[in-house]
Amino acid sequence: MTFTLTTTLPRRSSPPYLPTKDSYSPTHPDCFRIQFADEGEFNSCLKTERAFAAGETITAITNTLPGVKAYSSVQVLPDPPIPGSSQDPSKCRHIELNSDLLYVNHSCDPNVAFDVRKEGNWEVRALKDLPKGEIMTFAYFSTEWDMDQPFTCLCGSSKCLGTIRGAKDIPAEVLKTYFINDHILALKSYQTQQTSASKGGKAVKGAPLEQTAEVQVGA
Ligand SMILES: C[S@@+](CC[C@H](N)C(=O)[O-])C[C@H]1O[C@@H](n2cnc3c(N)ncnc32)[C@H](O)[C@@H]1O
Repeated sequence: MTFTLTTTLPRRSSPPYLPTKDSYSPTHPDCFRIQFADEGEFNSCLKTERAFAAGETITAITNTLPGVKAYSSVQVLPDPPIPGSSQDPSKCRHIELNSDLLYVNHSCDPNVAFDVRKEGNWEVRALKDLPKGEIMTFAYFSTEWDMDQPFTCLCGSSKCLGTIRGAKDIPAEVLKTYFINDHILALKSYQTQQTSASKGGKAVKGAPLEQTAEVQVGA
């Protein structure tokens, strides 16, 4: 699949890894490389350097850095924390990829998964057979609950969800059709519980997450 991004949103802060075309040395030369856009911020992408079979691990996600929520970060734990959960509140909830993986764009019909379910075992996996030279995409809402920088999706897929703000705005039935990480499933389940409790007039222990907004599916 190919598509051209024409977004011109301002970068709010620079991630720790931000190569330029002139000073580029691929971080995973046998697996993928950045295709720098000739013009326009955010128009670059990551392309496979060889074929991968569906289900194959493309790379382990290593060498990451602790981060804060940003256009460049990947969420690895619930944020906000789920009230009453036993998770260590001091743990980092967002990471910086600190590699060429930063350039994997979003698609509503993704061909790779960012699997961050098991700390120490994070990986990028092919969801489809990928030929050499394919643009890699993942569903940003598979890791992000409430994105720092929402954008109008230009993936061009018939499944396109329009503006991507994070999983908080996407109905559970839609999320079910994707690979979604456990921290997002946990947040969605908590949100659903809160929403149905408030509709039924029952008080539920814990601070409410934001309400589910409707999205137009297949628009
Ligand atoms: C981590 S960057 C990905 C690399 C980015 N394309 C670049 O050139 O720096 C994430 C940003 O890329 C853009 N982006 C990624 N996927 C997109 C899509 N499907 N439609 C529109 N913009 C997208 C958005 O601006 C998003 O905030």
